[in-house]
Amino acid sequence: MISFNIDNISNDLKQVLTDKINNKTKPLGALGMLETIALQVGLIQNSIQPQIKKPSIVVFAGDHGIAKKGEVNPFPQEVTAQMVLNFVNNGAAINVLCNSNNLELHIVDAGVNFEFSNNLIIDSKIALGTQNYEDQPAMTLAQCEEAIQKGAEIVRKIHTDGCNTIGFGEMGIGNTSSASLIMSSILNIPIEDCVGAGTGLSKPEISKKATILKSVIKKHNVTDPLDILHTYGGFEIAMICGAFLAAAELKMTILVDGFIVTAALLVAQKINSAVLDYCVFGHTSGEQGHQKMLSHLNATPILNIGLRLGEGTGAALAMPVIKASVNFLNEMASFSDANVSNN
Ligand SMILES: O=C(O)c1ccc[n+]([C@@H]2O[C@H](COP(=O)([O-])O)[C@@H](O)[C@H]2O)c1
Ligand SMILES: Cc1cc2nc[nH]c2cc1C
Repeated sequence: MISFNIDNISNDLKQVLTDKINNKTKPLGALGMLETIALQVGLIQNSIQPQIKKPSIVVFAGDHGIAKKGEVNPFPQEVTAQMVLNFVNNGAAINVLCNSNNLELHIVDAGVNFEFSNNLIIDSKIALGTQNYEDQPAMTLAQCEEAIQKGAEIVRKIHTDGCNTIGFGEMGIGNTSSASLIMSSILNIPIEDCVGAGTGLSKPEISKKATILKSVIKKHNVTDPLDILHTYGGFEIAMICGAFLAAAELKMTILVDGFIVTAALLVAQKINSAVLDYCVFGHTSGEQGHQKMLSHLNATPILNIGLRLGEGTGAALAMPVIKASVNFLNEMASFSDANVSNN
């Protein structure tokens, strides 16, 4: 039984925080989104002096049965494992962004089709990739629940080590197909509106992907959130779902990345909608479909700069904006501090 005890954020300090923000030496609202983020983080931490501690990114990697055929994904399945090794060798985009923004990076094997022997990888392997959902559910319900619990455990450990602000990323060849299936089933919108280029399909290839996924939806026709998650799967997506729920339970600020991570959030918010109070959206992905997910969640991401990579890159790039928001709240002079006339 999956259950997380998440409090909605308390609005006790809303007025005090709003007054503090409005009394800074600037025209009302002139720091735009920095102001809304400062308020949100203050409410999350129930503090007028919130702090960002050990900001971290966790990348969950997993393989997808359907990707072995290569019909919905331009890159071969082996790239998932190869990229995981690139992450631990500090060579990927997410490494560069974490290094430039001073973020801790954790790499999790949620279910890659490769046996790693590298102690820099957190071993949470559920299996060597999922089953192909064209034939059977991607994973069993028990595996799905195990993945949710493992994702939650990883976040609890990182929180115990001092982190209060966290972003999730993913790596998994074929996982835009899982995310599209989840999106279509949770939001009850046609699969054609949820399918996109992923890592680089052409227009005709996208149509073929939509046709294949349409028959998958027809075959399973699932509506319960956990059934949707275990049927269309992605061990990394299920783990991220658990990670979201645990991070919200621990009152952490959560940075949401792109299309696949937001699909995991779509499931998490069906399990417990209070998770959304803790989420700041990092960016709008170039993957068609992400914008629709964001609209459904009423979310306005920080960045819209054409990223469509995954790995947590949008979350990592947005982290300095979170830090800047908290810093202005804590460090900027008020009108009275600075003897500046307010109107
Ligand atoms: O985060 C996104 O919005 C995003 C959009 C398109 C592709 N990706 C990444 O690309 C991979 C999945 O693409 P595909 O074409 O194999 O389904 C996976 O490793 C994701 O991290 C990620
Ligand atoms: C090279 C490559 C890097 C990635 N990073 C996230 N998804 C990816 C997919 C590919 C193909």
